[in-house]
Amino acid sequence: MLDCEGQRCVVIGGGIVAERKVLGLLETSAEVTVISPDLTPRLSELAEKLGTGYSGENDEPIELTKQGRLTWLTRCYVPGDARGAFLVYAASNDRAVNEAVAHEARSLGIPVNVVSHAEAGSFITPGVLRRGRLTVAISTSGAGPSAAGQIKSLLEEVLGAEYELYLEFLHKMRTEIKLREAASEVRGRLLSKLGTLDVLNEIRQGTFTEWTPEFIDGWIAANRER
Ligand SMILES: C[C@@]1(CC(=O)O)c2cc3[nH]c(cc4nc(cc5[nH]c(cc(n2)[C@H]1CCC(=O)O)[C@@](C)(CC(=O)O)[C@@H]5CCC(=O)O)C(CC(=O)O)=C4CCC(=O)O)c(CCC(=O)O)c3CC(=O)O
Ligand SMILES: NC(=O)C1=CN([C@@H]2O[C@H](COP(=O)(O)OP(=O)(O)OC[C@H]3O[C@@H](n4cnc5c(N)ncnc54)[C@H](O)[C@@H]3O)[C@@H](O)[C@H]2O)C=CC1
Repeated sequence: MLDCEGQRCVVIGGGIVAERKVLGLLETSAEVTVISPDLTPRLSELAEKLGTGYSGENDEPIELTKQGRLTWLTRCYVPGDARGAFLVYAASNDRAVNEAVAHEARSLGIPVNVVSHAEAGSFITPGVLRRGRLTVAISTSGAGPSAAGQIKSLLEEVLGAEYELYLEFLHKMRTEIKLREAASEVRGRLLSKLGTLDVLNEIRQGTFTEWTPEFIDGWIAANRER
């Protein structure tokens, strides 16, 4: 679970597989640079919305949204493209190019994903299910990428939209408890009790109402002691 916000992630290739990797990265608010002579229509549209499509030396992307940024360098990979990256994706359809990208990234100590032969890289991309602050990553270790997609669909049914609100509640309460309680023993007790509340079911049944500051005070006072 890497925090990619604002981090420069470099994707070599602009085909359908690169598109999938780029979409996943943009959801993490990463700063994505795609290097490819061409792009899929969707990537092309995103490059227009989230950055600049140009072929010059100027490397300055324009910030347009909070949902990550996308810069397109209209050319083939050249050695040196991995320099300074946080993550690298070798997503071209040319095995030898992907191999060279992987070699460069590895020599710089940068994690690299290779879409054509995963074993040449240092990480693989899992299927990802998000519900607000909840992230579930599903991997089959390369045994069946489409099975990872199917398992994700199964989990989408079990882990409904209610988790988003539930985790917002937990986040808020956890922040409050950490702010108010200096004693680690008390804090630990309160945080454990937080996990035993029936809030998730209340959200599902539509009976949950936001806890007011006064209600939070009362709950903390009632649960501070054993
Ligand atoms: C090893 C890995 C490396 C990596 O890319 O990181 C890899 C490799 C390969 N995938 C191939 C094919 C397909 N991959 C998908 C789909 C996904 N592939 C993803 C990940 C991974 N794919 C990594 C392992 C993850 C794991 O298993 O844990 C997912 C989970 C995440 C994502 O890409 O975002 C995403 C589903 C997301 C979702 O549905 O939510 C589909 C289905 C489709 O396109 O609809 C097909 C066609 C059907 C089929 O072949 O099964 C081929 C064969 C190429 C060839 O034909 O030669 C290779 C190459 C090889 O096997 O070496
Ligand atoms: N990991 C995965 O999930 C999957 C991986 N694959 C593998 O991924 C490869 C790519 O698949 P697609 O995106 O469907 O291919 P594609 O043919 O749609 O796209 C390939 C992209 O790479 C670019 N490219 C080629 N040479 C380049 C270079 N020297 N520098 C920069 N960019 C370059 C092309 O211009 C094109 O944009 C396939 O060859 C296959 O081996 C295929 C399916 C799924």
